[in-house]
Amino acid sequence: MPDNIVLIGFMGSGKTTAGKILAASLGWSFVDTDAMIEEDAGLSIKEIFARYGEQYFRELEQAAVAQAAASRGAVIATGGGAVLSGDNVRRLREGNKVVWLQVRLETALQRAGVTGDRPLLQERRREEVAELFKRREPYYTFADVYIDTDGKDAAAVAGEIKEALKLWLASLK
Ligand SMILES: Nc1ncnc2c1ncn2[C@@H]1O[C@H](COP(=O)(O)OP(=O)(O)OP(=O)(O)O)[C@@H](O)[C@H]1O
Ligand SMILES: O=C(O)C1=C[C@@H](O)[C@@H](O)[C@H](O)C1
Ligand SMILES: [Mg+2]
Repeated sequence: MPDNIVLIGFMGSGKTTAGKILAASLGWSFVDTDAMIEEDAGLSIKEIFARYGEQYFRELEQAAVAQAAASRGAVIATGGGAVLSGDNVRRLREGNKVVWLQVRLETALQRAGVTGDRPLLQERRREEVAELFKRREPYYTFADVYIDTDGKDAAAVAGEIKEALKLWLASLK
């Protein structure tokens, strides 16, 4: 059994930030599919989208998810769109606990919109981003646990995840 904690959710929901804190507090390793892709390609996500397009990025993401899902006892932060692929969802669910970090669109944009390193949020009208946010929502609902992150800092979110998975974590020992 892989026994990983997999974090899913929209850009800016805090998967990377809360995931690192959670992994440190459990003494587990931390894996981030976006970081794996950047490392393997030697390019930033922004550069991959600009040079090769989203479809190529999704292929790299599929390989990164397969590699991450082969971990054991890790916290896995996924990219916001990793759940669009049925193959990815199957791999991420298998033997793991999946946690959806929920966020309101306004909060997500405040957190993630300004840095310029998320191509799907850049040079897009507000209505288009709102449409993407709405379109994405159903893809996250397969999670085992839902955590609302609005108004909570990343450490509080990590604490809530641990609390929600308390019995499952105890069963691993
Ligand atoms: N709970 C939180 N409260 C306030 N700010 C947060 C919180 N979680 C993350 N942030 C901040 O929001 C920004 C985006 O967070 P993060 O990169 O963790 O999101 P993500 O879900 O991993 O996004 P992506 O899907 O693009 O990888 C960062 O600057 C981070 O410091
Ligand atoms: O939601 C998305 O489709 C994305 C989220 C980010 O984590 C990156 O994986 C990339 O910017 C695409
Ligand atoms: Mg991230």
